[in-house]
Parts: sequence; structure tokens; C-alpha cells
Amino acid sequence: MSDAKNLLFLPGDGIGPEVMGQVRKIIEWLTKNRSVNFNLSEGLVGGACYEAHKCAVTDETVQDAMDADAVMLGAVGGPQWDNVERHARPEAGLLRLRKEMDLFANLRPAVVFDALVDSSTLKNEIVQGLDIMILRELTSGVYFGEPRGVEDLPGGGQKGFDTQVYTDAEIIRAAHVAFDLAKKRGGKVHSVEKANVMESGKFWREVVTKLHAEQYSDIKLEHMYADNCAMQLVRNPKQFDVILTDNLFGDLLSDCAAMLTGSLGMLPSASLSGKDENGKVRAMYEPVHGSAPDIAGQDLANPLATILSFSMCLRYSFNMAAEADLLDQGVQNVLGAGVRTGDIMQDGMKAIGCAAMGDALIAELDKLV
Ligand SMILES: NC(=O)c1ccc[n+]([C@@H]2O[C@H](COP(=O)([O-])OP(=O)(O)OC[C@H]3O[C@@H](n4cnc5c(N)ncnc54)[C@H](O)[C@@H]3O)[C@@H](O)[C@H]2O)c1
Ligand SMILES: CC(C)[C@H](C(=O)O)[C@@H](O)C(=O)O
Ligand SMILES: [Mg+2]
Repeated sequence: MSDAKNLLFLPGDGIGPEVMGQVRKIIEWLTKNRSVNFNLSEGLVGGACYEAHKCAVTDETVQDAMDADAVMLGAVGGPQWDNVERHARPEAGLLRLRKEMDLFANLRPAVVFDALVDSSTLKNEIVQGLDIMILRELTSGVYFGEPRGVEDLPGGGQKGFDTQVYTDAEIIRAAHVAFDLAKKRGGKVHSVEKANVMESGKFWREVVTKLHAEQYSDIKLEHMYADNCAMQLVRNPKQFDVILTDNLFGDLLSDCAAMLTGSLGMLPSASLSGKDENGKVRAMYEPVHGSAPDIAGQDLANPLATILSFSMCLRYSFNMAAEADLLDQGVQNVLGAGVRTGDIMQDGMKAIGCAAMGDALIAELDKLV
């Protein structure tokens, strides 16, 4: 049996535990059928942690995440915690993990499965065969910039403010990842900012241009304003290969890209650090969607974004490309056979629940080996 893979499970809130339950089934399947030795532990994050400890993640869980070979996270948040003070809100737990683990490279692939071409709200020919990768910088920008807050104004009234900050080092390390991804893919990077309006956007463009000229002149680089990118994603998404962008624009553009694939329930993600002094890359895998409070607890969620995130975990953290390919093939076959959760349903098909989708995938994996 191979070395144990230390995997920390953080199911979180809402549909998080439901979709992560389906990943558990896959882990059991891999353990039984492929002799993989997972050392699985579980922790609390988000509202689930707030209920137990009055914070969004504990120091112990952050340490466990740092020590694990990989973290799988479900989702955090929900209306019941909307009035909790910001530092203890569910989302703060996720942000703390990203920051302390230094997961600056957030890979958000948007791939349209052939079987789902008709699930997209866009025309068939616009999305068929789509395969783009968004590289979202995840540990800086306006999400973490200082100063931020709400203050009284001297003459009365108040102001609320956040700060967009990027150092050249932060831009460069994210851009390296984007260019390296493009090398293995279609050889093209669109760097996306608002250089026309923001100082930090202009700076971003200059830094990326310089790095490109010095080290990646074999890669095609185009610069694009973020508003135009949002429009182009809907007009002609197949022009993109890798999109390199900052934390906030990456958040918006990846939700937009999700809908090209048919549903937010289809978009996986990997968040990676650089190599530490021992050569270890810290990693967290999570679906792009949130806790979906509107459908939580009803067995309605699509678990495929989380399952595809686990496939990325097998590929990037555990060096198990064969198993990742198998899982991806299983998802493709299940969709090809017309198995659908409600969010990706097409005319004439019957929707099944989250757990049944997990079971259908396991049955498919049994057929594949
Ligand atoms: N990474 C995360 O944990 C994460 C990401 C986004 C939002 N959130 C949080 O989640 C909460 C709800 O946010 P929101 O409603 O804006 O976004 P959301 O992604 O939770 O839901 C948006 C819509 O998409 C649907 N949806 C999402 N995932 C789905 C799935 N797997 N299957 C089927 N349908 C799905 C929901 O039902 C909803 O209609 C908020 O507290 C937000 O902060 C967390
Ligand atoms: C929940 C929230 C903090 C998070 C973000 O804004 O980054 C989410 O929307 C995401 O896309 O992962
Ligand atoms: Mg988001």
C-alpha cells in the first residue's frame, strides 16, 4: 500500500456536508478498489465552527490545514450568520485559511462537458468544447488590503472604505503560474485588470508585461479590461485559454464562467501555495459555489463541482493522475447517460438528488475498472 495521504475534510455549512459526503464515497471506493491509503481527518469551518467555538476557524484547524497534504472544503456561510461581527463570520474562516496557508494561486477551470452543452443558457456553438482556466490571485488585493473600515467624517456622516493593494512580487508569482499553465495548454494568457481606472491595475499591467518580455515571450499575452472580459466571456468565451486576474475580478469572472458550463454546481477549484522550504505545496480544494442556503438540507445539490475538485486534489497534491482521469471519465459517462441533478436538468430528463448522483458515479466507476 502506498504512503498515507493526509487529507483534512472541512465540510462547512449549508450544502457543504451534503456534497462532501459524496467525496467520502469516492474515497471509500478508491481505498477499496485502488489500494489508496487515505488518512482522513475532519474539522469545523464557517458557521459550523462559529456555533461550536464562536469563531470561523480555530487555530488548531488552521494548523491541521497547514500540516495536511491537502484540504477539501465544502462551503461556508448562510443567512443565520449575516449579523455576526466580520472577523467571526463564516467567510472569514475561509479567508484566514487561504491567507495563512498562502494559497495565492487559485485555479478555476471552466470546462463544458459535451453532455451539458444544452444546459448552458448560451447557444450551443458558443460553449461547445469550451476549456478555459481562470488563475485568480487569492491572498491579496482588496480582500486583504489595509486600510479598511467604516469611519465618521469630521463634518458629519460616515465613510466605508477598502484598499486594493498589489506588490510586484505578488503579481509576479501569480503570473508565473498563469504563464506556466498556458505553456501546457493553449499558449495564451489574457491578463485582466482595470488599468484604465486603477493605479494598481496600471501597475499590474506593467509588471505582467515585463515578466512576459523577460521570460515568456513564447506565450501569447493580451491585456483586457475586466468589464470587457466579463462581456467577452458571454459573447465569445472560446477566445480564452488562461485568464490571469486579481482576487476580486477573479471572484466575479469565475462565477460568470461557471454559467457557461451550465451551473455553478459544475465548477471546481484548486488553491495552491508556492513550495515551502521542504518542497511542500500547501493546497485546498473547494467548489466555486457557496453554501446554497436555498437548497441546503434537501438533497438537491449538485456534488460534481466538489467531486471534480477532489479530482484536482488527486492530480495536483497526490500525484494520482490515473485516478483523477478515472474520476473525470466517470463524471463524463454519468452525464452522458443523462444522469442529472436539478440545476443541470434538460427537457425530458428526471432530476435525481445529491446522494443519488454520488451513487451513480460509484456505479460508473465500478463499470470502468
Ligand atoms: N467558497 C465558499 O464557501 C463560498 C462561495 C460563495 C459563496 N459563499 C457563501 O455562501 C452563501 C450563499 O451565497 P450565494 O447564494 O451568493 O451563492 P451560492 O453559490 O451559495 O448560491 C447561488 C445559487 O446557485 C445555486 N447553487 C450553488 N451551488 C449549487 C450546487 N452545488 N448545486 C445546485 N445549485 C447550486 C444556489 O442554490 C443558488 O441559487 C453566502 O453566505 C456566501 O458568502 C461561500
Ligand atoms: C465566500 C467568499 C469569501 C468567497 C470569495 O469571495 O472569495 C467565494 O465567493 C469564492 O468565490 O470562493
Ligand atoms: Mg465567489
